[in-house]
Amino acid sequence: MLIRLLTLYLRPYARSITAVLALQLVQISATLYLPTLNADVINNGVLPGDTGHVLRTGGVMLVLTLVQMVCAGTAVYFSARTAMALGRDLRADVFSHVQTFSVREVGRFGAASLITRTTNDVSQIQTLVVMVFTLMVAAPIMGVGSVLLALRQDVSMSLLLLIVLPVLVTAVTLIVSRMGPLSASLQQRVDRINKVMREQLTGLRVVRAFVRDEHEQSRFAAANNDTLAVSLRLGRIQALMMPTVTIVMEFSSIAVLWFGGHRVDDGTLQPGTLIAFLQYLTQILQAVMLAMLAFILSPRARVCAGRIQEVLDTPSSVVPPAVAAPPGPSGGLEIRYVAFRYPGAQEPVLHDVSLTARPGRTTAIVGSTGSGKTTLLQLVPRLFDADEGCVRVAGTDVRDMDRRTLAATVGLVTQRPYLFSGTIASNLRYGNPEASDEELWRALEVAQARDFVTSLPEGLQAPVAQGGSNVSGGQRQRLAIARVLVTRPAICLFDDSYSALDAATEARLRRALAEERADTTIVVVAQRVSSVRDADRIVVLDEGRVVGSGTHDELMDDSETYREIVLSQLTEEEAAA
Ligand SMILES: Nc1ncnc2c1ncn2[C@@H]1O[C@H](COP(=O)(O)OP(=O)(O)OP(=O)(O)O)[C@@H](O)[C@H]1O
Repeated sequence: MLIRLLTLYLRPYARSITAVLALQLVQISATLYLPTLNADVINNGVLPGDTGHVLRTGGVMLVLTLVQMVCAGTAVYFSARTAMALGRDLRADVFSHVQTFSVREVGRFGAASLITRTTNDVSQIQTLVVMVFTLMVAAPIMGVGSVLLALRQDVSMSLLLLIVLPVLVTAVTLIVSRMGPLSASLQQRVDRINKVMREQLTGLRVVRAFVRDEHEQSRFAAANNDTLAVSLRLGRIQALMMPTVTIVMEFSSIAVLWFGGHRVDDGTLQPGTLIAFLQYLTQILQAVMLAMLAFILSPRARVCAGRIQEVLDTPSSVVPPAVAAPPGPSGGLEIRYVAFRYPGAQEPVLHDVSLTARPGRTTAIVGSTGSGKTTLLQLVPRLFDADEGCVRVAGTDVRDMDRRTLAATVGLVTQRPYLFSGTIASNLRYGNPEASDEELWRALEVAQARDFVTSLPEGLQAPVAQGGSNVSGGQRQRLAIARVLVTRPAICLFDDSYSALDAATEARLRRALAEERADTTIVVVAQRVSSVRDADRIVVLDEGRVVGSGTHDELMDDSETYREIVLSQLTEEEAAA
């Protein structure tokens, strides 16, 4: 998974990568050649007392060291740039793919996990990329080169490598193989911390109102400590790496000095050759160590790549049509035999639901809590797709409509409207950036929000905090209604959108809406009977089924469920009035 992701995302940076590889090659060649020159200085300069040879070769060594430094620095610069660019591309792709998700996919991953995957997981891969460029490429070349050059210095002493290398590789493999599962578990713990944090910040007012600060703190501490425990377990295994390599390195050096020392004594090995051999041995073990550093990071990056790829490979359950059909001339809404079940739920929440809402008419949907009203409305702009049956907008199945056309035709004011950080104007123009100030004021007037906005010193430019947290619930609802009206949709869906308005404001709003949007299809979900009794048609939902349909008077006669709802809010006289 990691390789697949890296191959795909590094392709555009082939030039930078080639530069990094070339620079690494020069740097490593210099590193590899230096011990040979060192042996030469000792054997042919220092021992015979040839100062000229020492100065000449020493000069070459100095130049090589400078080249090595410049190349290493430049390679790190290019590696870091490439890794940053890769991170940006990955984040952009994950973000734009998540944008295509329906509520179903977002629910499957969870918002917190999607945020971790777009940020923390991408950073892990970036870090690995820098490591791969600076260490993983250099390490094998340096390792193999050092082995060859060590062999060239002295074959019999090189036999020692036959013992040292297998020991080292086995130890490293054992350690790294235990890190994989722990890394996966660590990323899940990071997800959990984000989830708890997000939930607590969103529900801050509830936490304060119920004085549950301590409970929330302990919930966060549990998630935090859990992450710490996994990090420590991972850290303990990682910590084994360095001592293992150091012990092997020290024992090998002692062995080289022991055997080499005897051979220098015998006169079968020159002191310079022994020092060069020791340097190559150190370089070989350093190469293994460098590769290991990358290995330490790779299990976590592998897990992160898997998590990112999982998001990228998940198709949206709301598929755009191959060829979009144009909306028909009629602006109405038809829902036919629709059934829907939430993912993972045992039972469907909608069964065989049909209704028709005509242009210029108001259709109301009523029903007890949890009867499926919101779910039904969400099928119209395709926040979900129905499992059975179809939803037609202006005569065309919504699944055959282009996303933009559908969005321009259907305006949904959600039950809990969300405002973005910015200004009132930027929020109102969210669906129609071209709208003039005049159009904004008109929409505000219909939504009964004109007075409130006028009273603000900055008017349309008044700031709105994230989520609309600096306006009241009723003001937020009215701004959300105005935002939909600015797009002038043929079908307006109001999901319990009047709940925070007082009865007089609601009546004014409904009147203004009827006048302003005389040819619009209006569908209203409401809990208050007063909000629906004047509707042209009222559809009664009960446990996801249509159990009645008609005007208020017809339903009072025909529908037991409707009568129960009405009489729970009004007296017999009020209901009949
Ligand atoms: N995302 C979801 N995943 C699983 N089940 C859900 C989800 N959203 C809603 N439900 C369930 O579907 C049923 C219908 O919910 P829905 O929100 O459509 O009801 P409603 O009639 O709009 O209720 P209310 O009047 O309280 O807003 C409920 O039983 C609810 O628990």
